[in-house]
Amino acid sequence: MATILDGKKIAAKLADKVKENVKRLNEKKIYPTLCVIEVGNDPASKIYLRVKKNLAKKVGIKEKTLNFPADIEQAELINTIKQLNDDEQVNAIMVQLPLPEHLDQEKIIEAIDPKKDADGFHPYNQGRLWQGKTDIVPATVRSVMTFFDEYNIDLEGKNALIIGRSIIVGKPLASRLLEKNATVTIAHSKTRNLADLTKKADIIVSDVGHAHLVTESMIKLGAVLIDVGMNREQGKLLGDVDYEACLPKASAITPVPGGVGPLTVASLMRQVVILTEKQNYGR
Ligand SMILES: Nc1nc2c(c(=O)[nH]1)N[C@@H](CN(C=O)c1ccc(C(=O)N[C@@H](CCC(=O)O)C(=O)O)cc1)CN2
Repeated sequence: MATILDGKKIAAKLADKVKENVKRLNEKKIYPTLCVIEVGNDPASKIYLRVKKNLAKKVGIKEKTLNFPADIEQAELINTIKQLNDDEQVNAIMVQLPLPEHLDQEKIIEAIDPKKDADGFHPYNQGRLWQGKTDIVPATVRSVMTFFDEYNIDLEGKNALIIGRSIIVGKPLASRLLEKNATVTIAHSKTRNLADLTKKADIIVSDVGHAHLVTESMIKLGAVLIDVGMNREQGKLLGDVDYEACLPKASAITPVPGGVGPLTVASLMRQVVILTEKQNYGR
C-alpha cells in the first residue's frame, strides 16, 4: 500500500515557515506585497484565488487582486503590469491563468518584471532555472519537489516520466529533476504508446487535465505517482491518476484534492518572500 503524500500537512508546515520569514521582514519595516491579476470570472480561478487570498492573509503577506473584464484589451493589461513593475509597494505580480483567448499569454507574462515574477513563468526566470539557478521556481514545480524532499524520495538515477509539457509544470520540472540526477522523459499529446513509458517509470508526474489517464495496469510496482491534474467531472474533482486503483500498487501517491494543489499555494507565498528578500538584499 502506498504512502499518501499529504499536501495539506506539508503546506501547513511551509506556511508556518513563511509566516516566520514575513515576521522577520516586517521587523525591518518590509511588507511583502503580492498583486494578483484576474481577467474575467472563470469559476475554477475564483476558487484558487480565494485560497491564495486566505493563505496570504494567514502568513501576513499583503495581497491585492485586480479584476478586469474578460474583454479587456491586451495593451491595457500590459500597461497595468508596467505600472505595477514601477510600483515600489509591489514585490510580486502574478496573472491568474487561463486567460481569455484573445489575449497573448506569452506577451503578458513577458511584460512582468522578472524580479517581481511570482509565478516564475517569465522566459528570463525559466532560462535561469535551466542553468540550475533555483531561487525563482514555478509554484507547482516547487510543490512537487517539496514532496520528494519531505518524504525522502531519492531521485538519483531514477526514471522520471513527466506527462505534459507546459511552462507551468512540465518543462521547468524537467530541469529540476535533471538537477537531482533523475533520468527525465517528457510525454505529451503526440507521444505514442504512453503505457510503454509509464511501465518503465519509477516516478510519474502527470499534468495533462485528463481524468484517470494513468491506470493501475500502466504503472510498475512501487512507482511514485504525483498527480497535478485537476479535472471537474459531474461536480467531482478527479486527478489524472486513477487514485483508488493505483493506491495498492504504488509506493507513494498524491491524492486529488489534498495533494499538489494546497502545497502549490503555500509555495507561491514562499516565492513572494524570496522575491521580496532579493529586492531588499542588504537591508
Ligand atoms: N498564474 C497561475 N495560474 C495558474 C496556476 C499557477 O500556478 N499560476 N496553477 C493552476 C491553478 N492553481 C493556482 O493558481 C491552483 C490549483 C489548485 C489549487 C488547490 O488548492 N486545489 C485543491 C482543490 C480545490 C478545489 O476544490 O477545486 C486541491 O488540490 O486540494 C490551488 C491553486 C492554474 N492556473
